Amino acid sequence: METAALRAVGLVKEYRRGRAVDGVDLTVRTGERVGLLGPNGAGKTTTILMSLGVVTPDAGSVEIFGHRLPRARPTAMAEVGFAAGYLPLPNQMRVIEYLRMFGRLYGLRRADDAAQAALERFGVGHLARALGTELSSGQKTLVGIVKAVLHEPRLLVLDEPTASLDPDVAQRVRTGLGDLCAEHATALLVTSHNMVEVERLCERVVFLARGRVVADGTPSDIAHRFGRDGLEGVFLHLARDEEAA
Ligand SMILES: Nc1ncnc2c1ncn2[C@@H]1O[C@H](COP(=O)(O)OP(=O)(O)OP(=O)(O)O)[C@@H](O)[C@H]1O
Repeated sequence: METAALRAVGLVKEYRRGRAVDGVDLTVRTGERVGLLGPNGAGKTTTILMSLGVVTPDAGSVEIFGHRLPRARPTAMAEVGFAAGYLPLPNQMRVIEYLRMFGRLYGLRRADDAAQAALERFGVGHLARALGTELSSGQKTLVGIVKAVLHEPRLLVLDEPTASLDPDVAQRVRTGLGDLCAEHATALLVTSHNMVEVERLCERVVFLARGRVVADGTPSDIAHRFGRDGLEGVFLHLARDEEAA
């Protein structure tokens, strides 16, 4: 079997108030760009956090480039970049210091150069000397994305990367991500509530609803299967199904 960037099989997570994830299989092939979609509370973040070994699954298995979690997590994570709006940045560090710290953790010899290049790629080179306290929420999001791509990971996992960004910046981030993935054949797993974004960035989408995979395919195949014009229509259909359940 081909070694996938991510292969999660039969993931289950039970919380006090119910089953957040209920037997999810999720594969991202090397160099493939996959969108993970679904209504609020569908289990996307929990699936991502289990895939990264941050949350321990009650059942199921995860491999990243063939490295099985949790045992091989340190080796696996060297290949992964992760960013999410909910990850905090230190207030009292300058952006360049923060990125340098991660660059060194990743063993980059020219951490500052890599950090500056990644900041420029996402249009925020001017923020290098800013303190965490001096950043807007959108700027913090951008620095988080820069941190995630610094070491040119082979798998990039982004949980709602453009949620706090204005439409112009969000578009630049999409372009930056698309270019980066194309240049380095980076695999991408991204959650978003922006269907246009997912249609532009992803070759394949996986829809979750109530902790289960309810559709998996190319955006156009899925739209066709549900008899809709695009992913937005599929999303609304699934979300309303959810409300009725
Ligand atoms: N740490 C936790 N403890 C208890 N319940 C949790 C925890 N994390 C998530 N849940 C519950 O698990 C379910 C799935 O949550 P999750 O955050 O994975 O959904 P999501 O699809 O990412 O939603 P959103 O689009 O709103 O971010 C929700 O019902 C949520 O209340």
